[in-house]
Amino acid sequence: MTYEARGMHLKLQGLSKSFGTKTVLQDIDLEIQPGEFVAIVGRSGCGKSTMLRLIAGLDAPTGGGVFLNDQHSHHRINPDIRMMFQDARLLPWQKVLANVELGLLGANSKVLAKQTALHVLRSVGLEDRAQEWPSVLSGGQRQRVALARALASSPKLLLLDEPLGALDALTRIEMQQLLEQLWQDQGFTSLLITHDVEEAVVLADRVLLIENGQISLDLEINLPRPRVRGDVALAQTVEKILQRVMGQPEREDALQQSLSFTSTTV
Ligand SMILES: Nc1ncnc2c1ncn2[C@@H]1O[C@H](COP(=O)(O)OP(=O)(O)OP(=O)(O)O)[C@@H](O)[C@H]1O
Repeated sequence: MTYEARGMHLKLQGLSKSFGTKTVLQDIDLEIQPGEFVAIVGRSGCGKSTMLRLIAGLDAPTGGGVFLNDQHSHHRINPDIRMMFQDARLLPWQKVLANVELGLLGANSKVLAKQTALHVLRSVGLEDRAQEWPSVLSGGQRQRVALARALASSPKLLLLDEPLGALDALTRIEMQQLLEQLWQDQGFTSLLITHDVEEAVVLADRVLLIENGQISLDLEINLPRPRVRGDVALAQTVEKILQRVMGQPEREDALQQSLSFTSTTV
């Protein structure tokens, strides 16, 4: 099969990872289509970051493999994959523009790299901050710069390890909207780890739950976009996933019961 789409096709086949005698991921099979947005939820320590690190080639599995556009990754770093973390990880001694240009290391033309970095900074609404130091930016602005750096090279797969976790609620919603818009414009495949089940349901085409080293739930989210918080169907979906995470049986009167959860975060 050939993949013309902007997004990367991802397949995990029998993927396992143990640290010593501790098995974190066991025999995971998963297929993600080019351009899909998939969210991963699960309790702390269930293996979400481990899974992302294996996909990124930052760590080697103890069993099985990762296939990117049908090619075995052989645990190598792939330039078409970019990753974002909870902290922006900007270089404090480089200005904003130079930080974004880091995402283009190896570009043939410095002039073109600068133009591209400015363009992508514009797409995250920070073109006017290009010549400032990261230290004068807010946490949300720093994450925008990190997003710009990640997207500067037009990746085919974006791995997001709880990138919005440290932001205040309003900034978080703005970043979710920005992420969704850039994903729709650029068509990359997205894999997002989040502890916020509502965030997962608002953004993703599919939500995966990891439990006991395996994918215990793979739920397609068939809600029209843009999704509205407070929408009944959305709240019911959030509730359904929360109950699974909490290990409770699903209830018919899901919406009423959702009031019993004061937070959508696990
Ligand atoms: N390099 C390592 N050496 C030993 N154990 C590790 C290593 N990396 C991760 N682990 C263990 O693997 C398990 C899964 O860790 P991982 O970071 O993938 O969980 P997580 O689901 O991302 O957690 P959180 O939501 O808290 O970030 C944990 O028990 C962790 O201690």
